[in-house]
Amino acid sequence: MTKPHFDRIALIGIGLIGSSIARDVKELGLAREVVISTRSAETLKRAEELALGSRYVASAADAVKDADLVIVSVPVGASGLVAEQIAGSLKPGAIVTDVGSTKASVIAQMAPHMPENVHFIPGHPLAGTEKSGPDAGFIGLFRDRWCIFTPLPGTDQAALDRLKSFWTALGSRIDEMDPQHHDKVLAIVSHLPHIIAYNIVGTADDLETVTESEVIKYSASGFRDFTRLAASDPTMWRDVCLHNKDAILEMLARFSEDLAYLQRAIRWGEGDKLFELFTRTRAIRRSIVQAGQDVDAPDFGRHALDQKK
Ligand SMILES: NC(=O)C1=CN([C@@H]2O[C@H](COP(=O)(O)OP(=O)(O)OC[C@H]3O[C@@H](n4cnc5c(N)ncnc54)[C@H](O)[C@@H]3O)[C@@H](O)[C@H]2O)C=CC1
Ligand SMILES: O=C(O)C(=O)Cc1ccc(O)cc1
Repeated sequence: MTKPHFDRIALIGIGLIGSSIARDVKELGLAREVVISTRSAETLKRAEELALGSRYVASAADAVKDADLVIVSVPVGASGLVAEQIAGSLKPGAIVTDVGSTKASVIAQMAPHMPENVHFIPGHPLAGTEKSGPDAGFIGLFRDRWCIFTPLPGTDQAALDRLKSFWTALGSRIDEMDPQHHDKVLAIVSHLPHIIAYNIVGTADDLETVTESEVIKYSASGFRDFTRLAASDPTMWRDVCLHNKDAILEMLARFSEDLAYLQRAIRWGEGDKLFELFTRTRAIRRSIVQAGQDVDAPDFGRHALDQKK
């Protein structure tokens, strides 16, 4: 596939995801110019110190002027505000996309502001870490990870193909689904695990007052894995919870039922039930590892693009 090239890319939001995109774009030479804008002056200054782009501007509206590709990488709760800010300055024919972890809410917030003559194509790279901010990004974050698009009906195929070729150049595997389906799937595979982690670490923190420092002192690897997820950005995860409320509550209800089943089995000494469940879940882990989707390491051990595409 030929390498996609954009004359000007505007990145709105330059945290873990925005700065990882910026690093890949620079490394791979995917744009003549990268214009960066973000909410705080301090973060913008840091992006400049890290030389993540070619120009740094305070106003999102100014940043998107004449951009062929606009990538919004802000917490999902801020997408509507950004859409409103940039709407009047978008170049006719521009592709506007996002990276938000929830899709139905982002579409509801952004689509009403998008002019008819731009291509708004929502997206979500399934790649990240518990870290945030412009220093947290790295080259190759998206390599061998899925990027899911949830295009609106009537989306221009050429624009969608161009955006897909951009993410393919970053090394992603591409998929498409409708936003409601995306939100249900992500609720179980990503949002619930984070909520469970926040909860278990919170419970342990409450117990800490009883056990003093034992939680930290004896934290075994199982608990440590949860602390990594529970260290994820509070603003981002507050927004995910508020903006995928229905799907998360549905999955939490299922989860609570299944937990009650486990609780009963333990109470009544039903070892066969415990054994059957633990055997089934072990097989799932094995199939994930076999499919090459093992993402144990916090940063997946991939700090550099060892193969430029
Ligand atoms: N962290 C992760 O592992 C992943 C995050 N995402 C999604 O990517 C998006 C960005 O997440 P991160 O880069 O991790 O967050 P981050 O906290 O590292 O960066 C967020 C950036 O957005 C900026 N920002 C916040 N409000 C803004 C506003 N109103 N206008 C302009 N800029 C604003 C911040 O200054 C910062 O530069 C979120 O929607 C998140 O759901 C998607 C995949 C993985
Ligand atoms: O750090 C982790 O384990 C993650 O799961 C990263 C992540 C967080 C949010 C997303 O929407 C996608 C990926």
